[in-house]
Amino acid sequence: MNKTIAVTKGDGIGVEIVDEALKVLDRVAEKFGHKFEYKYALIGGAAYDKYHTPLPEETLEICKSSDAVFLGAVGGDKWDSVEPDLRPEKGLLALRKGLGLYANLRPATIYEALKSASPLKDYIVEKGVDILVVRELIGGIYFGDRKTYVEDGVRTAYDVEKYNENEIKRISKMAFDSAMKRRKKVTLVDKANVLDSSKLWREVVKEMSKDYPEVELDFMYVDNASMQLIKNPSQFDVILTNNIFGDILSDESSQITGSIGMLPSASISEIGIHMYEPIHGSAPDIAGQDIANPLATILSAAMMLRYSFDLEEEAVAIENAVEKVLEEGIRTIDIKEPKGEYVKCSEIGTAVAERI
Ligand SMILES: NC(=O)C1=CN([C@@H]2O[C@H](COP(=O)(O)OP(=O)(O)OC[C@H]3O[C@@H](n4cnc5c(N)ncnc54)[C@H](O)[C@@H]3O)[C@@H](O)[C@H]2O)C=CC1
Ligand SMILES: CC(C)CC(=O)C(=O)O
Ligand SMILES: [Mg+2]
Repeated sequence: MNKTIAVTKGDGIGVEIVDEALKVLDRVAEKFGHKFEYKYALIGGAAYDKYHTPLPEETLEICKSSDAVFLGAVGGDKWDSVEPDLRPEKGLLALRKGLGLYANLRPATIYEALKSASPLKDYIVEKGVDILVVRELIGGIYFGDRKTYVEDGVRTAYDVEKYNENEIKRISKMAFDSAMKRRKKVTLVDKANVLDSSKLWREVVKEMSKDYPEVELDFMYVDNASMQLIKNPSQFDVILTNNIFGDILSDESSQITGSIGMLPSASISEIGIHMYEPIHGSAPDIAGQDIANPLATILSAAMMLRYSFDLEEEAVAIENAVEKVLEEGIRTIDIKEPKGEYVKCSEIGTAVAERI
């Protein structure tokens, strides 16, 4: 199979972790007889430094003319004082919008070999953690009207959370369809005791649930959900939620599994060009040291093979190789035993590639 992949490494550890995922993809191509052509494009701070914009037109074009997009992460302290609309993160938001990436699927599963890396007590972890966060990605407060201004001599700012029923239906369908292939439970996480937008989510999701009689639907306020995730994570199957709550709760879920460096994601596009990226950011605090955990990014490559190219056997080969590496006790610093050894980002990437 011949496929073109737009590769946007971004900033910070983005560069290091994407290189490891490409190493693994190259091995898959060699072993299974595929050809993956990488088209590199700048995004985020790296693009701002060169073109004074975090999403150059050329990058969007390269992404739109590829079969899938593979992204590292954007951002960093270096660009903190850049004007708001040119910040690296705006490049990522614009790319998500530009590709119509409405659904961000963030699976959080705990590996047997990593149970001791979870900060939760053994009796909680023993019950298992297998959650799919289905996060709406191109609406809500990250894209709503916003303004910073002076009102009556007082500095003031607002950001608007706005959704229409079609946006809610589209992401809910993804959640229900996903649940049908899993344990058939959807938990809508919202703040319907306060927000009108959440009330609309509840109404629309309830209506949608009539088409899925086999799926159990329940509702949880986001403050409670953030507590329940720690207290009893095994109660969750699919968490359906808006852009901002999904962003926050998926970082929280990642920690249950041992590290944010373990969680991949797929962003599903309305125009068919899906994007894959780890759920974490550019980690400026550890960038350039070859110590980041590339497994979330490598697992995102597996999601790309599954969702974009329908290469199930190849996706499983990557997932099995990651599991094998963990079972053999090969660890990056974020998931190592307290007094255990650890390897570099590039070493664990090679170890995964060698086990395919
Ligand atoms: N998708 C994206 O491109 C995202 C970008 N960001 C941006 O990244 C920058 C840093 O943001 P933070 O809030 O610090 O979040 P972050 O996710 O980059 O880092 C949070 C903490 O997790 C650690 N960490 C993250 N990924 C890791 C990995 N693969 N291996 C080991 N440790 C890892 C970091 O060292 C840090 O201590 C900001 O500019 C932010 O806007 C944040 C989240 C997502
Ligand atoms: C950097 C933001 C644009 C989003 C974010 O934190 C995320 O998608 O995880
Ligand atoms: Mg985030």
